[in-house]
Amino acid sequence: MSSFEVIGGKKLKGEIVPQGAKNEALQIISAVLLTDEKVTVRNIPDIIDVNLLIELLQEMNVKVERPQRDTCIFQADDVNVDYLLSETFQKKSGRLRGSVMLAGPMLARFKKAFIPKPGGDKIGRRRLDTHILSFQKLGAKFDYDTEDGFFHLEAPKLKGTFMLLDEPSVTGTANVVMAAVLAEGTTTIYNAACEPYIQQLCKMLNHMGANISGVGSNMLKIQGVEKLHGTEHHMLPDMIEIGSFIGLAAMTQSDIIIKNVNHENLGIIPEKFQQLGIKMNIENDDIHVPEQDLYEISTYLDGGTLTVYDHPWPGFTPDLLSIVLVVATQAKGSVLIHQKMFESRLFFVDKLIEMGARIILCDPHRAAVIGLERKFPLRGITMTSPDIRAGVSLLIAALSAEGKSVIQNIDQIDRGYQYIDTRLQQLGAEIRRV
Ligand SMILES: CC(=O)N[C@H]1[C@@H](OP(=O)(O)OP(=O)(O)OC[C@H]2O[C@@H](n3ccc(=O)[nH]c3=O)[C@H](O)[C@@H]2O)O[C@H](CO)[C@@H](O)[C@@H]1O
Ligand SMILES: C=C(OP(=O)(O)O)C(=O)O
Repeated sequence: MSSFEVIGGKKLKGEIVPQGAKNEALQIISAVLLTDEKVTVRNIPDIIDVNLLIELLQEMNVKVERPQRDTCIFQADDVNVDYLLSETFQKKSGRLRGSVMLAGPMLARFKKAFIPKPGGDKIGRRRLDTHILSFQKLGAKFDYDTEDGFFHLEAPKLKGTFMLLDEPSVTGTANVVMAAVLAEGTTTIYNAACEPYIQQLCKMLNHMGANISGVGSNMLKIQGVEKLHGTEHHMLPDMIEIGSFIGLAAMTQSDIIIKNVNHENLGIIPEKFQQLGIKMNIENDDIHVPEQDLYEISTYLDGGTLTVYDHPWPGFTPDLLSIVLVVATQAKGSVLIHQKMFESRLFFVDKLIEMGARIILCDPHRAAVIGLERKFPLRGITMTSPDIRAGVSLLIAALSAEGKSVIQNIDQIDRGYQYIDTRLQQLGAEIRRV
């Protein structure tokens, strides 16, 4: 498995264009199964997880043309449903979380679906209850086979109903929406996830002939239709990549312009980085992070220590907490990072501590960071990337550190960041894939 070799301590300069959004792509590409007509998807990121999902569709007999690297034309007019029971599907889909979202469209269009234990980051328990129980409310029957580890779902007919989700699961909401668009009657989903990627999915489905209202809120109303048709869809820039680049710029004292960020869909993300004291200018639709000697973490109005915690949209995404944490290590001031959703996502801090950061891991969910105020640089070390976002956080730490670092297991980073080494080289970074 490849590694990144990084010589840190260099200031970077230049422009960087964010890739299309990974987590939007996984929803949108699953949705192409809902019609037998052609669906053109643009701004697709060239990353392991998305390419694997496209490969799964191809193996299900979906026709895929790729006229450009970031554009695919899908046509699901001859789907092999039984492929989903094969060992290859079980193995491959176990490598990414997004494969779980094939179930909603399969149930809606082909009346059955099989969900093997999905993959994705090993960042804590990742239950599927919201998905399965919501399908059940629409009339699907399920069976969990302890031998093959598959959920087997069947629904001769899906019927709309009211449902209150037990949590606003992102992939869970996407899955139920995709099942409900072809169900009979009206489905109301309350406590739905409402982040921009779900909004994008709903907009695309409406363009295909679906009837979804309440888009952007936590109450979606879906009037089922008989058939969906083809469409064209353009994906948003990846907000997690944008947040990662803001953090990278601040930590390495660089001057970076992040192009075409689609600011109106970033929610609270820029503000959270500003609370760390990071200056940024919004210029047209770009974010310019200027070189800054020191950034100072703000306190609450009463002088209390800042806490940065995750919360479903429009709260702060859990996927950027590792980045906030690493950036705080060189700030002036202190911050408590509280990762509420996942219980195994903060363990990577032991590597940062080894590099010289001052962090107290209070428990699996909370870490207190005491900023070094740039009095001491981090030291380069050899480390392994445990998950996608921790991996990029370690990469940012390595780029700011004195000396050489080696980051192993970089497949974790390649799962979600397109050509990250060459794009960073263009900003002046010393990074090599070995
Ligand atoms: C492919 C994809 O799109 N993956 C994203 C998706 O995963 P995914 O859809 O798997 O995540 P879910 O939204 O289902 O929930 C993530 C975890 O948070 C817990 N939870 C969720 C909501 C809540 O209010 N309280 C709570 O504790 C859940 O129990 C679960 O353990 O959403 C996550 C949460 O934004 C992101 O980290 C993932 O990058
Ligand atoms: C947790 C993430 O991805 P996945 O859900 O695909 O594991 C992520 O994108 O940060």
